[in-house]
Amino acid sequence: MNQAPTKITFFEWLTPLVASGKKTITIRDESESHYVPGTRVDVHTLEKDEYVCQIDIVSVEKIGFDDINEEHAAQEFIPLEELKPLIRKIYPNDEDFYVITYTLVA
Ligand SMILES: CC(=O)Nc1cc[nH]c(=O)n1
Repeated sequence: MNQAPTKITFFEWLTPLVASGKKTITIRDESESHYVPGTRVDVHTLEKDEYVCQIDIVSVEKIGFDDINEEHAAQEFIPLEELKPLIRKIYPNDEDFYVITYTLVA
């Protein structure tokens, strides 16, 4: 049986939003859809693998690119007009995504 992931990486520029609790979701592709609700994961920077904080996974929900909306933008703490181009830049060939909702571990 597969073990639940225990680590997730974010671009370094996003980590202050994660560590402050302002950003409460992350939108990932299928390769990162296997996080398990109810588990705790360590947050590291993608660039240098530096530890940032811990988050508790709340839910993982499939979504289409066209369904990304203002509510997601608010949860990302990123304006929608910046969020959708960012997702498209990271994942130029994907239409299906996974909204990973989490809470910051105090
Ligand atoms: C490495 C990284 O930060 N990846 C992503 C991709 C989408 N959203 C996000 O918050 N972080």
